Amino acid sequence: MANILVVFYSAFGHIRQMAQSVCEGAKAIEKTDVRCVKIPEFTDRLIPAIRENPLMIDKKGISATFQIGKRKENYERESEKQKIFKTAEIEDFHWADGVIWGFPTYFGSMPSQVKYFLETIGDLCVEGVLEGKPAGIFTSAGSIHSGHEAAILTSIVPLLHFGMIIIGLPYTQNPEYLTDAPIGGTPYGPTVLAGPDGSRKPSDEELKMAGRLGRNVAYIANALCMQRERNS
Ligand SMILES: Cc1cc2nc3c(=O)[nH]c(=O)nc-3n(C[C@H](O)[C@H](O)[C@H](O)COP(=O)(O)O)c2cc1C
Repeated sequence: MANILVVFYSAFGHIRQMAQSVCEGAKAIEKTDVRCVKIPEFTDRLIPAIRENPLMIDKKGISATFQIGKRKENYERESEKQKIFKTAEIEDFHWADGVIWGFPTYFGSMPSQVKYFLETIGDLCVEGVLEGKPAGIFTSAGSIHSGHEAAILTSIVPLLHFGMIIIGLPYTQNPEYLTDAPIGGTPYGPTVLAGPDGSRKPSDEELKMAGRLGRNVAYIANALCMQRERNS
């Protein structure tokens, strides 16, 4: 019996939707218990300040392209939806036999909310709580060519500091990403294209690949748990 923790940060909901598919994939493996928790927002700091900055909302150009004003409403609506999720706590990581991390791509890497969160749980690294446990990563990005693969690859580094075993998304199981169609998906982990203005919804293919990451991490976590029981 393995416990799988899906821990996510999502400002506009793409990653939350992917997280739900990851959970379903993990639950498909017999004897798997799944918990889905969120990484907390910076409530009173930089990010909300930028979203609410009237200069950005009123400007043409970049603000018009990225629809900053509309995004603020979407952000608030999404925060309401996420009230049903428990905030991640240290105990969740002790409970977990495998952890799947989801967050959007910000400047080709993980959002500062996620990096800050990892720093706050740094004791787990020193204590080896996550050592030998499988991990997967999924992300979202505004467009195809602006960093989703880099976000996953750079995020592998801190997870290796925690001693986690990284699980990717193999070619043979994921024919969907071998395509010239504008969809997410990489050998390093599932991704979803949000669109430059964030209006694109996760496609069936993207959700399917997210489910497979959940299933694979749960499968490996169960195998490791069984082996540990045999050896004990
Ligand atoms: C501060 C910031 C930086 C971003 N950097 C990138 C980026 O480097 N590449 C990209 O494709 N999208 C970038 N985006 C767009 C986000 O990736 C997009 O909003 C996100 O994938 C949507 O996921 P969510 O709905 O789960 O929040 C950025 C957005 C913000 C707010």
